[in-house]
Amino acid sequence: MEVPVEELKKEFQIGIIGFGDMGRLYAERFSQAGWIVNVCDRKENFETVKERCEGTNINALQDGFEVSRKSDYILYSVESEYLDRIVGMYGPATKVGSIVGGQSSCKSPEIRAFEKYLPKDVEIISCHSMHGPRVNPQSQPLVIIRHRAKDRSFEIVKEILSCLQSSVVFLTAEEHDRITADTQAVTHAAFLAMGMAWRANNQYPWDINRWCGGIENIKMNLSMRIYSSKWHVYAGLAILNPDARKQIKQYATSVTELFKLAISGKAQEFENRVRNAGKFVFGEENNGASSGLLLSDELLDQYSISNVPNDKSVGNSHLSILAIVDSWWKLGIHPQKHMICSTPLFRLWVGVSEYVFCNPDLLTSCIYTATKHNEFCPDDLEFVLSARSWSEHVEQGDFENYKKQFVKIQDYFRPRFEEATKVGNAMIKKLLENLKRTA
Ligand SMILES: NC(=O)C1=CN([C@@H]2O[C@H](COP(=O)(O)OP(=O)(O)OC[C@H]3O[C@@H](n4cnc5c(N)ncnc54)[C@H](OP(=O)(O)O)[C@@H]3O)[C@@H](O)[C@H]2O)C=CC1
Ligand SMILES: O=C(O)C(=O)Cc1ccc(O)cc1
Repeated sequence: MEVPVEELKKEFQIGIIGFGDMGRLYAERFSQAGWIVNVCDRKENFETVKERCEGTNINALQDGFEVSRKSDYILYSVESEYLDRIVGMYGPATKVGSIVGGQSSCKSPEIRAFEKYLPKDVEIISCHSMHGPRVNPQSQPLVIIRHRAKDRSFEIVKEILSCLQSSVVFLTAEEHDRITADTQAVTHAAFLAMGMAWRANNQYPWDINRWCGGIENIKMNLSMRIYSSKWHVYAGLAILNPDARKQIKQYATSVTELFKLAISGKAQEFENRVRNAGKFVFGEENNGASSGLLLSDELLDQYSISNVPNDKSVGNSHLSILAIVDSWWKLGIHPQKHMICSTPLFRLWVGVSEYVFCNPDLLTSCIYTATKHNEFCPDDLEFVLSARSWSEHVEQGDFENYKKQFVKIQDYFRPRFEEATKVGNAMIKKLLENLKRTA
């Protein structure tokens, strides 16, 4: 770089529009690294933003106009659904010759909005941290999208983002959206459907002894993690990403078709389909590229939010897991190949699927429970309905009903979020440490 970084930090200003969970994470990290940081949220929230910036070097500004006029690298960190409108509002005011990017989870609409509203002299370099605000960015994937930028600007943005200590991946917007549809969107669909099915059966899964221990802990913790977060994050990345609709629909179809085979006495067809899917995803002898998670019951048993004693003798059909592997097979996806651009949730989901499919006794027991046991039918039936319902909202681009459904289930589980978050964080930390050791 022509100007030494320490000199650049004295004059180059970073602007963040949207001082929510991710905007705050970025502002704090950049400011701690010595950059000048200007932030704003909606104008009505100015006093709150100012209070939150007290005691820091972060400059609270009134609105996106002020941030856009002053800053040299402006990042939009707002709800994806409103991004087009918000860029339309502040974009034309962007400082001459500056760089603009966004943190939204789906990049094609973001880039389209930038192209539509930004002056032609403004460069575009976007990014996406592949983790939530409660996760340390260190070593987590960070996608950088150089859409329209000079070499110098690209170097500056890489330098700015380097303080996150994330593992950088360079992609185009299209590549990013294809991969995140395979990874994030369909993973969320599965955990959203689990929560919805538990509520529909009026169950808190941690109170029921056939749902304790091992991978049940992962299912509960991750489902609670999603429901304790903001609905718009999940709605945005599913509804706005056209590839995601296809993936989520395939997941709902896989769940439905497997359930129909299971309840209509077609046990052999069910078994063949599940085993073929497993061979495609994990290899003939389960020797496909491993996710490296090496989950074990002993490890997972430590992270329970249940007080009910663990009764391992009761099987579970794990329809949610059989169906994800089936849908990867139907869509020709090898999830292990997406690890460079994966979220912690996705890595755990692949780890859980691998655990079931690469453990012959467990897989046989799932097949047996699904096809020969009636005990799980009511649970699986609700799971089928739930997977279909989420898929329909996404397919119809229906933010309003997505929100209603999400919030209703969120309210049902709310009393357990505090504990589930603590246990879930510890579990994720441990499992990801495991992943690092084996990678
Ligand atoms: N949370 C996550 O796990 C991740 C989220 N992302 C993406 O990051 C983006 C932000 O998400 P997140 O931080 O979680 O969401 P938040 O809801 O916490 O933050 C968004 C903020 O933008 C504010 N906002 C809305 N309109 C304007 C406006 N006109 N001007 C300025 N600010 C405005 C919102 O205010 P108000 O609430 O008052 O409307 C809110 O404070 C989303 O696109 C999301 O997809 C990316 C990676 C991870
Ligand atoms: O790990 C996950 O999938 C999460 O749920 C957190 C998350 C949400 C949105 C993103 O764009 C990135 C990460």
